[in-house]
Amino acid sequence: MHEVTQKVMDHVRQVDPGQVEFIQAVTSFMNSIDKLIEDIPQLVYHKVLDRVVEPERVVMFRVPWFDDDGQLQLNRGFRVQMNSAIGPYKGGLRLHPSVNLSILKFLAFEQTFKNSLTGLPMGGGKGGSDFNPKGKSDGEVMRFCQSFMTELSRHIGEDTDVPAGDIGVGGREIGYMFGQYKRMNNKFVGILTGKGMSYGGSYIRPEATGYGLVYLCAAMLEAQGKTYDGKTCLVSGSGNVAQYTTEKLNQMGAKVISMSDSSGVLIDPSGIDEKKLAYVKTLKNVRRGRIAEYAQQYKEATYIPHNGQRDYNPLWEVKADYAFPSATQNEINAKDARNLVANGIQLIGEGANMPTTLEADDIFTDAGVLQAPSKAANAGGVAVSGLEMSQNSGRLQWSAQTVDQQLQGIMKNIYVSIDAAAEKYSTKNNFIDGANIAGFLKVSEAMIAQGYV
Ligand SMILES: NC(=O)C1=CN([C@@H]2O[C@H](COP(=O)(O)OP(=O)(O)OC[C@H]3O[C@@H](n4cnc5c(N)ncnc54)[C@H](OP(=O)(O)O)[C@@H]3O)[C@@H](O)[C@H]2O)C=CC1
Ligand SMILES: O=C(O)CCC(=O)C(=O)O
Repeated sequence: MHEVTQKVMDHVRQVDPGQVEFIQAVTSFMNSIDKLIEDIPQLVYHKVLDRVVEPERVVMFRVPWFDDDGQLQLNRGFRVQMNSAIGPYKGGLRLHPSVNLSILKFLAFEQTFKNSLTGLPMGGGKGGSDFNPKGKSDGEVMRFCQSFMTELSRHIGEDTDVPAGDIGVGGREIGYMFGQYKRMNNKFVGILTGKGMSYGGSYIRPEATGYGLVYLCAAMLEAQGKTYDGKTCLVSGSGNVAQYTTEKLNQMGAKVISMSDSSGVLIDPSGIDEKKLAYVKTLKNVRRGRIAEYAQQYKEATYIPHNGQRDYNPLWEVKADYAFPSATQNEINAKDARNLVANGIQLIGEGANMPTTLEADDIFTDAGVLQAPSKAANAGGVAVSGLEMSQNSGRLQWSAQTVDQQLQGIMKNIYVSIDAAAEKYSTKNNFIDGANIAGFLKVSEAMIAQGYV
């Protein structure tokens, strides 16, 4: 590592030694940015790297709410406003018991460069709470969301910070939060994206992350003379990203043979077709059930519960052509990566944020597996959020076809820019370097132009 990046890494490790996910994200980023240091001396002179790893602002707050038994419950809320060099902070809200500052800082850091890659004027942010929506009634979720927004509303705004969904935050939660903001401020403005179509949402936002992932990887495969046609794919997760990744893969002629949730893994060798996917959408989005139920409904499928004993995920042991991890961070470790490589995997398309460990990345790189890193591959969601902001500002609603066409154009452009940056500064097809460098160049230029803020 270059001494400049090493020094920044040492500092990050020293000031926040327990923030393992944040340190992991910064390590991966610095490994790429290393290749720029000699070419762009202003980065050192203006201490851009020292500044870019420090959030502009972190808000942490108490979230009191009443459960259905009338008992007072307390959670911790956060918003990490990482970087506003190229636009208002933008990034999702995560509701999951694992949420902490390390996870949100890693997500906000990644978001900064992802948003830059979209070509739209959006800075990076992320927030959420350790609230667990699983098993809660609609009333409990509403009371939590109202209390969360009561504090968050002081820190956001249509030109300041525009949150959206992430794990545990879908249409229901966005609706409750939007309603509370409107009631408190007496303003109907685009302070959240991922809104319902009846109150300022954008067509294709629910589909955008999954569809965008499939579009980006299509461009990557095309450059290798490959397509999706007849290919077998692994998808993990069964939430928003997994569902629409599966939908688009089916439409493009691939066969998806897996999904999962936090309780276990589902393998359906006959393929999760349109009808079975409709079942999954109802199961997960309406009934809020477990993926295990799929194997009771469709006998050709096998369900493998997570038992807490294994140091690998059985999903990644299944032979397939392409894999789309779409559940959560670090869901592919070194052992999983070796299993995938041994079975001849050709492409890893990252729907989830940072789904691979640093060791897994090295294994894929050494094996010559195409890896579409999350900050490029899953940028379709935030890209359409950016389009939702534009529609809100203009008091417009574009057709689904118009938004989908724009999404396709944005994902194609992202591929072109990460491919060019990889070739110019690193190695052909090293898209991790390509995405880090292409995303960072615009942010660093804006940071330098705006002085020391
Ligand atoms: N929604 C979006 O637009 C975007 C999302 N992403 C990323 O995509 C990933 C999935 O998000 P999204 O689909 O929106 O979230 P959802 O809440 O809709 O779905 C998450 C899925 O992942 C599973 N999951 C969550 N945590 C774990 C865990 N610790 N171990 C195993 N499985 C887990 C969930 O299982 P269960 O049902 O049991 O909870 C569920 O199936 C995340 O990494 C998110 O940051 C990235 C860009 C945009
Ligand atoms: O749509 C958005 O603003 C955020 C999406 C998101 O959280 C992400 O890209 O990880």
